[in-house]
Amino acid sequence: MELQLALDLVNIPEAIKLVREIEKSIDVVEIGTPVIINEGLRAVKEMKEAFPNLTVLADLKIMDAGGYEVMKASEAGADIITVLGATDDATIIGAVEEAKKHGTKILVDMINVKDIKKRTYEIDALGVDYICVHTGYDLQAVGENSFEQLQIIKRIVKNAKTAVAGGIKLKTLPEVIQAEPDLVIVGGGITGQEDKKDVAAQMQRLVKQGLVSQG
Ligand SMILES: O=C([C@H](O)CO)[C@H](O)[C@H](O)COP(=O)(O)O
Repeated sequence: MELQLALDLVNIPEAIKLVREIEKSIDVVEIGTPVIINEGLRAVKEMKEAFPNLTVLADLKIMDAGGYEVMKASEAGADIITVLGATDDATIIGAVEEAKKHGTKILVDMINVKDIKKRTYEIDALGVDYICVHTGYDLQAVGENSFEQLQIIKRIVKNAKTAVAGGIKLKTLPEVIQAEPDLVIVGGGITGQEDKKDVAAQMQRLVKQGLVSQG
């Protein structure tokens, strides 16, 4: 099980400064969608240059032009790129084919997918690397989370790894870990805390303990 830090509400220097502080406690750093909207793929490039040994995820949330956008993000240095599960299979297939050429990975974000079971079966057959259940900011604001959805996709996937994102905090992390995802994605649960370094270290410890208890 791995821990991904999602950086959404920062600029590039702030992002690099924070990662420098907590690098040892994270496995993957995500350049969030708002950062890419503000700063472009330059944010991915500068993060990868600053931390060549860290896995960098570009949260492009691709909805169309899968091959082209994966090519651009891969060239910028991304190791993992996100595509939306709500899009058509052709976009996901294009993204997977392009990612293979660059040795990069595809994480499919199931945000706002209505029939999670059916779509998980379909997407798991397309050769993607991760399927991620995700409650976005707007539904977090009305009290939703993806913990039940995580259990559903865990029962279905045979090929992809599983991931979970959306409002995960230190307090709710043990419940998430119990469902045994491969990747736990945390943004505000770290970046919004007073002592980010300590919270990230505690989260990493729990994630790795979860891994040990899985055997
Ligand atoms: O993907 C995200 C969101 O849609 C904004 O781009 C976040 O990175 C993801 O939700 C994780 O952040 P938190 O919900 O703050 O943990």
